[in-house]
Amino acid sequence: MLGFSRKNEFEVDGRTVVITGGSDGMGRAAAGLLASRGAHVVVVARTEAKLQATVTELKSKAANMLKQRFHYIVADLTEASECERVIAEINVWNEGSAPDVVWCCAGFCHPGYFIDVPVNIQRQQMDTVYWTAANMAHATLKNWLSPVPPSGQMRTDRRHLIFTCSTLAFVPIAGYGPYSPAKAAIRSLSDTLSQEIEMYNGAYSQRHRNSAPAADVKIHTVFPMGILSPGFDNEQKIKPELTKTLEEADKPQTPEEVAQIAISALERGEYLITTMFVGNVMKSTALGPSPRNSIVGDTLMSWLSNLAFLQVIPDLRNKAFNWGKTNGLPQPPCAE
Ligand SMILES: NC(=O)C1=CN([C@@H]2O[C@H](COP(=O)(O)OP(=O)(O)OC[C@H]3O[C@@H](n4cnc5c(N)ncnc54)[C@H](OP(=O)(O)O)[C@@H]3O)[C@@H](O)[C@H]2O)C=CC1
Ligand SMILES: CCCCCCCCCCCCCCCC(=O)[C@@H](N)CO
Repeated sequence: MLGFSRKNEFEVDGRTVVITGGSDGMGRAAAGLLASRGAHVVVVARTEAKLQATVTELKSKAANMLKQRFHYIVADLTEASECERVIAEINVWNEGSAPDVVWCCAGFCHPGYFIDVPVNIQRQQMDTVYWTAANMAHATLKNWLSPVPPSGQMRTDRRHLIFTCSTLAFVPIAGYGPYSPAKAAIRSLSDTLSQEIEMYNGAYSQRHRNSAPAADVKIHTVFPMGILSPGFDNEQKIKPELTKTLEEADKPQTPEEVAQIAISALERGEYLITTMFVGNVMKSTALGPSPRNSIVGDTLMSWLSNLAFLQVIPDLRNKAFNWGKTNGLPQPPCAE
């Protein structure tokens, strides 16, 4: 081969990919792109009609219509038992094999000032944002990491568990109190699992001596900025004006753009993935103890971002203060 080519760390041709929240927005776009790269795709969400439409679309995007298979499962992933069922059904559909990639995209945002949003809705945000991802990760990893005796061990390619977060996990914006904490919790889970998984990967490296998992596993988390999705249209209807002002630096991307950029980063083997420059700055100021994609690049970016944020954080707080000074207290929210 001529020229420089780097190994693709995220080969999906002929492999089975599960996408939660795969019937809309970024999840649906990612499903389409992976279908066009030769993956068998299973989409999971609550509304059957949207899933059916998605599977029809996936068939039209397949790289090889005769070889590739597509499937959907209706499930509310806030229930742990539903995630177990989803994984069990996929193992059967996949002729006894576990899926190779699980990408958690389910979730939506209910913005609003903290005291204006009823506590039960805030709990629901934790359920739809954090628990759909954590439940799915639990069911998936239990399936992937169950020990196989040496006699049953064959070479299996690396498996990937991918979370979808938001740059709001890194930087606070007033009006996202019901949502950002759930995304920050996903980031913490991702960092913890990326360390814990090394124990299993170590056992796998010695698989011919001991019982070990059937494959090596890698964790990744994607941190988009705004995505022009059906979910985004809903949140814009109830979002406080101040929040819209504070997030002016965000230029929302299409689901296809976000999915394409995320997949390219997965192919480069990145761990914490952002989709545009401002997102990278937000990540870099909050990088803390997370594993780096590159030592030099991430370290330089974190120094520069920390300098920028000496100004950004006071500026956001001033804008909030001046908003109150000018406009007084917000109107109470409309009845839901
Ligand atoms: N839109 C944005 O601006 C941003 C979004 N994100 C995150 O990116 C991800 C994708 O967002 P977006 O593209 O807007 O997606 P959408 O809001 O357009 O779609 C959400 C998907 O999740 C599914 N879903 C929601 N709740 C559940 C549930 N309890 N169980 C199973 N499936 C569920 C929906 O289907 P159904 O309703 O039928 O179940 C749908 O397929 C989300 O995690 C979101 O938080 C991050 C940054 C910005
Ligand atoms: C030079 C660097 C300056 C940085 C300034 C900070 C600007 C903050 C932008 C906030 C962007 C929020 C995007 C995520 C939105 C999201 O997750 C919801 N829409 C959920 O659906």
